[in-house]
Amino acid sequence: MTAAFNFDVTAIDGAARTGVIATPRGAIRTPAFMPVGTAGTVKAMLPESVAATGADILLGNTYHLMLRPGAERVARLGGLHRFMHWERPILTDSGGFQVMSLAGLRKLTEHGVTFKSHIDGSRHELTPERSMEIQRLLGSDIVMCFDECPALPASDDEVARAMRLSMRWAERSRAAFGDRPGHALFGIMQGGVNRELREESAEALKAIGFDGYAVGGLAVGEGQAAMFGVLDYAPGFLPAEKPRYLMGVGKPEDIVGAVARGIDMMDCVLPTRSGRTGQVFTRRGALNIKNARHQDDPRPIDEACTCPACRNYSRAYLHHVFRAQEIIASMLLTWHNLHYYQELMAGMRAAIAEGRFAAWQAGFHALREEGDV
Ligand SMILES: CNc1nc2c(CC[C@H]3O[C@@H](OC)[C@H](OC)[C@@H]3O)c3nc(N)[nH]c(=O)c3cc2[nH]1
Ligand SMILES: [Zn+2]
Repeated sequence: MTAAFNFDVTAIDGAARTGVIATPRGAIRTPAFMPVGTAGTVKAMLPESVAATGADILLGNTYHLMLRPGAERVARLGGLHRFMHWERPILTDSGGFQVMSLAGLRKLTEHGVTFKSHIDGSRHELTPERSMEIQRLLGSDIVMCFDECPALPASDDEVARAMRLSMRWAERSRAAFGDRPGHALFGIMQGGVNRELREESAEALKAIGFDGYAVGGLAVGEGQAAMFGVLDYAPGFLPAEKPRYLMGVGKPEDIVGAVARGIDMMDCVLPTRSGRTGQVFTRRGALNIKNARHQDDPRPIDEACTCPACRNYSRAYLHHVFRAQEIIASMLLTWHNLHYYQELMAGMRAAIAEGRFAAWQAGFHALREEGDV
């Protein structure tokens, strides 16, 4: 395995950039959308199908995998890539976010977090050191620092407390990660919607030094305007030559706005989760296939889409199998949504490379304003 892990920005258009992250398990074309495979599977998709949509990297989760099947068990079985049959890059989140949103009976101290599993009530502890150990056992290529993402609404004092704790945990994450050629450790910027706290967090992370930098603490209910307000300045606080990863985003229009503000990587459960609820994304906006208006519609979801759902099935059929709660509905709608998200990223990468991102962005919004989904 080569020791390479580097980011090459190949073109810049305004604040938007396009490039390639080289890793021993393959290249990641940026701006990149990363499908979420929380428990070792991108729900309703075979790994080969995820690759066919154009995804270069997917996400796993420390919190879920430590609880079930257990990080040591995955390591004994050859690591997460082998376990889930995905040989391309994997990024794993560090668990902090899920503990605060999923686990019961949590106790947070300077040392870390103890909690009860939401699956079987067993007691667990996560610290920066244990999170690094779990992500090493899983074998992920990009490891996230253990952080605390405060729930909103939160006072500036609460946001400052959580950010400063997270910066001390970033230091401990860096120390525990050690020197692992071919593997990357990303720091996570916190600070809510407070510019001074965001700058303090960025300075702290840069002083420690990471292979990439995430903008955390967003997409937690602040709304798009507030998120874009932070993204108008926060990416600029981070090193321009390293990847910038916006966690948990988002709707197509959020993704376009984030790329326009200098973000290189994103992840979100929306395309997979909403596919299972019947919501599908098209160039003209979203529609829900369970709506009766689709019952007799012989057209595909999107005439311009080349995914298996759009090539071979009508809206009427997808409406039928969704209403009948057939498993194929989740498969086809998820595949379409992931394909649409990857087409969106490919369109932006090409537009940035050719210096026409502003025109591409205007076209993206114009089609959605026309509507007629
Ligand atoms: C949705 N909005 C949002 N997600 C966020 C996540 C990932 C959630 C993680 O949960 C799983 O999705 C359910 C994904 O895990 C594969 C994702 O990485 C975050 N993770 C960390 N460590 N720090 C943050 O500040 C943070 C902020 C978020 N905002
Ligand atoms: Zn399609």
